[in-house]
Amino acid sequence: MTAASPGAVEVRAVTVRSGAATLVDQVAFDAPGGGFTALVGPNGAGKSTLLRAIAGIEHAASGMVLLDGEDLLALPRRARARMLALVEQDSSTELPLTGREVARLGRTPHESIVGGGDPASDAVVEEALALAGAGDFAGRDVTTLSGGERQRVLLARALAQQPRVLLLDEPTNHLDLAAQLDVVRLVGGLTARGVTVIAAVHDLSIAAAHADAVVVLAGGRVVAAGPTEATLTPELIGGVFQVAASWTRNPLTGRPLLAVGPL
Ligand SMILES: Nc1ncnc2c1ncn2[C@@H]1O[C@H](COP(=O)(O)OP(=O)(O)OP(=O)(O)O)[C@@H](O)[C@H]1O
Repeated sequence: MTAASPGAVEVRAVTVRSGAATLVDQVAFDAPGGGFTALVGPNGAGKSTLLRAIAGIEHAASGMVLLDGEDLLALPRRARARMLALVEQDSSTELPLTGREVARLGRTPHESIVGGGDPASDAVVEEALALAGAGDFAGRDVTTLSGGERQRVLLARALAQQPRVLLLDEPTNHLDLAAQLDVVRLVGGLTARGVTVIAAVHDLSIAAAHADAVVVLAGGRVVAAGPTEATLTPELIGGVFQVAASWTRNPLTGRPLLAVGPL
């Protein structure tokens, strides 16, 4: 799995401005195709803004996002939505739609504008709801769902898009412990099927245990990027997050676990 593997995403010098402020500054990194790249950094580092820029929702003042060499930012929205999906943090859904109807919106980029629904899409939607763990409340009005339940419906909508690249902004936010493990397992299943996942992650233990690569952002800039273990050193974490950090092992899984304390 290299940056040049199928599905690799090359982010090239992406800059996002708001008025006089530069929120994302010349950000560049490679996300391996069929891999999980974790975007980490302190609050306000620019993770959400960068994900929105990669998705083409936030206007990038400059830069490119190449998927197999094609610039996604230069594509029409519908064509881009056939390749890439974003699950935002705390997206509010005020429309009185059922979970299933929201998930079905993920099929829109694939369906003919005049032809109406595609029956094959129904199976895709049901599979997406099941994969996201949203099957139990698919019939409920989404405005009545809890934060975690709504998060799963939005994940189902993104899966129904059948994207080659899935962007997740804090996918374990709102989720209870078992549901967090479900999401991690789901990401593993998606990458095994060749989907390239780029996710903003606050839990560095999750990043260390599961991500193939990490990109560390601070102040809108990349301060480190590369293979997870070599990049997420205690020294780097200490400097970026202003904590004392030490890697240990999760006694239950044997995977890396971050211990933190005050400096
Ligand atoms: N529309 C905007 N106008 C001005 N500043 C903004 C705008 N949107 C975001 N910002 C600022 O840009 C910076 C980056 O915000 P962003 O939400 O991308 O950070 P983040 O790394 O995702 O943070 P968190 O971990 O808290 O979710 C923050 O300082 C934020 O206040």
